Amino acid sequence: MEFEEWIEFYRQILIDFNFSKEEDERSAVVMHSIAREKLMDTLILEKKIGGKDVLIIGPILSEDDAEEIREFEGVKITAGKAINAVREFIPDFVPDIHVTDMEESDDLLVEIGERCILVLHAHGDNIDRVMSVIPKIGYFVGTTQSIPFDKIYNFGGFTDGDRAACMAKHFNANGIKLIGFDFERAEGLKKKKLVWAERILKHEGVL
Ligand SMILES: Nc1ncnc2c1ncn2[C@@H]1O[C@H](COP(=O)(O)OP(=O)(O)OP(=O)(O)O)[C@@H](O)[C@H]1O
Ligand SMILES: Nc1nc2c(c(=O)[nH]1)N=C(CO)CN2
Repeated sequence: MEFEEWIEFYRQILIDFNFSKEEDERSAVVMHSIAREKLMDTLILEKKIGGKDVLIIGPILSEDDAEEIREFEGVKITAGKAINAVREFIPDFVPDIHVTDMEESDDLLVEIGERCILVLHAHGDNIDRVMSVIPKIGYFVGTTQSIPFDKIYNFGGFTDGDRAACMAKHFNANGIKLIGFDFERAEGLKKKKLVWAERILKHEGVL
C-alpha cells in the first residue's frame, strides 16, 4: 500500500492498542544502532519476490496444508511462529523469507537466518527481542511500523502475516496466496490484532 495509507492505519492502531509511537521509533533506532552493517538493502527482496508467486504461511495448519506447502513452487514466506507450526509436519522446513517480530526462540532465528532471508520488525514492545536476537544473527532486512530511515524500512502492515503480504505486494509478486490463516481462532489481544490483520489484508486485496 502507499505509505500515506499505511500511516492512517498506523494512526488508528496506535489509538486502538494505546501503543507508543515514540517507543516504536526508539526500538527501530536500537535495531539500527546494534545492527549497523548487518542491515541489508531491499535489492535482495526485489530479486527474490518480483514477478514470482508467493505463499504466505500462517500458524493454523493441517496435513493437507503441509502437502500444499511442500508442493508450492514459488516463494514461501513464513509469518512469525508459523515456522514452528510448519515444522510439526515438515521438521527440516526452511522458508525462502521469514517475517517476524521475533517471538520465536533465538536459536531458531539463528538457525534459519543462515538459510533464508530474515525480515525483522522492531516495535515498542519487543526492544528486549531486538537486543537479544540481533547480536546473534548475520545479515537481515530491518523494518519499522513508523517512519523509515536509512536501511530500516516500512512496507506497511501490522502483524507478521499482513506485513509479509504488504511486503510481497510492494515488491510486485505475481500472485499472493495465504495458507494457515484463521482470524477467528484466537482470543484476547491476539484476536484484536487479527481484526487489524484481516482489515489490512482486505485493503490489499489479498483476502
Ligand atoms: N489464528 C491465528 N493466530 C495467530 N496468528 C494468526 C492466526 N491466523 C493468522 N495468523 C497470522 O499468522 C502470523 C503468525 O502467527 P504468530 O503465532 O507468530 O502470531 P503472533 O505472535 O500474534 O504474531 P504477531 O507478533 O504478528 O502478532 C500472525 O502475525 C498473523 O498475521
Ligand atoms: N508497539 C507494538 N507494536 C506492535 C505489536 C505490539 O505488541 N506492540 N504487535 C505487533 C504484532 O503482534 C505489531 N506491532
